[in-house]
Amino acid sequence: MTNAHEDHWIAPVATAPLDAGVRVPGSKSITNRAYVLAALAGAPTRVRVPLDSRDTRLMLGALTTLGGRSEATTDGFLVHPLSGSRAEPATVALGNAGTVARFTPALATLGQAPVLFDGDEAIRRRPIGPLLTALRRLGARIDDDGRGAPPFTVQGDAGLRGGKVDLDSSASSQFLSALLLAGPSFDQGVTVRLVGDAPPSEPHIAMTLDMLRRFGATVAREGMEFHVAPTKLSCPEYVVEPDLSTAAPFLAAAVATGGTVRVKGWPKHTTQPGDWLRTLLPALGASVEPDDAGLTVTGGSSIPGVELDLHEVGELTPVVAALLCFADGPSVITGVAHLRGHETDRITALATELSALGAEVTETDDGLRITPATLHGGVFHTYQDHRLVMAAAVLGLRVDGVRVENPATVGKTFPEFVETWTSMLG
Ligand SMILES: O=C(O)C1=C[C@@H](OP(=O)(O)O)[C@@H](O)[C@H](O)C1
Ligand SMILES: C=C(OP(=O)(O)O)C(=O)O
Repeated sequence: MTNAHEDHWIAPVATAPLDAGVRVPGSKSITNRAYVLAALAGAPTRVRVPLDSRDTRLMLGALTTLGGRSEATTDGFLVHPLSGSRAEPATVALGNAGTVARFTPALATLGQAPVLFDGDEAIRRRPIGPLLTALRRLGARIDDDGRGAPPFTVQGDAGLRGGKVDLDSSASSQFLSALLLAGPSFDQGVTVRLVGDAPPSEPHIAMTLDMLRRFGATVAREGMEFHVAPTKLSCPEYVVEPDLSTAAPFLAAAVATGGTVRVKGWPKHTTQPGDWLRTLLPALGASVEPDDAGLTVTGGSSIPGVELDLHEVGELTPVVAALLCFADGPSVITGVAHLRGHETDRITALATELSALGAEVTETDDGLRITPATLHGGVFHTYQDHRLVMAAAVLGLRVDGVRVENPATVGKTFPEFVETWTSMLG
């Protein structure tokens, strides 16, 4: 195991219906928003039980590069505000983290020197053009090669004037979230009018607005227009919820095996897209019971084929697609064309890998058609995509010999995934 890319993990088969409780780590989306908002606040924020993974380390690293500072505490980090006096040219490492690539460029305008943004080969294919255009209209000076993807350089200007801007956020909701999260630090705040097709991932937009409010910002939404007033943010303590999208493969395991899985600490109220599993899983024959301890899912005797528009919850697609390979009949997933610009082109990757193991899966422009068939073992390529490791694990529950390539790539959001999965299976 000297080279993680040559490494394979044989996903374990469930020999009986599961009966397990699991705890998943903190939400990536909440953790990285909390860090950004803390960096823009007027006083330090104690971020409690955050996710500790590649993407969140990249975010803390980016904020340090941009003039911030964080100290480990017993259960997280104390995140200090950015100092506006950063004067040396610097490079922000993006890895393949969409949240770091989209949320931090606006913060680079607060310093006095240029910042280069670059990362993995994969992030150089992920869209960011409409966000860079909007930031330029709000006063930023940004140099790029015109491809609308990293690398690019933001010139330090000691802040942005802000104001009104049109934005096409149809390729990623993160463009809109980026402008709203940074909005309180702009001289005039920001008013964003969405143009073009509706953005995906509506729950992540709601998460952005909710967290801005918790940090004391004044935000308003009227249809497709959003306003954030200039404010000095403040939130002495922020407790991060468990990641409900990371919980998805564990709940899918209950459904796939006709067993029971309890996810501890499921929040009663949340903006996370993973909460939609409480609606989806009953449609797949499962029973879902929330209680004070969390959420319990028990799979039914069979899984019906379904038609699903996953536009609002696109990041759940890999795990849901894997689960639907065990359905009684064909399924169709629509509304997720934007997944072609995720960690990898997830539509093509899922069609290729699920088909390679025997399912009949075809791509459409904006989704997948899945016709279940008898599956067999083989290599499941993961394209440096954490959620493909999770999808492969779900398949492996009922298929002998699923060899998951590069399982360590799951460390983007859950470094202990393989251990937690294995112990769930007893
Ligand atoms: O804002 C966020 O934290 C996220 C928004 C979504 O991005 P897209 O809107 O690009 O799908 C989601 O898929 C991603 O995992 C996290
Ligand atoms: C799309 C995802 O990640 P990112 O934050 O890199 O966009 C994801 O986690 O499914």
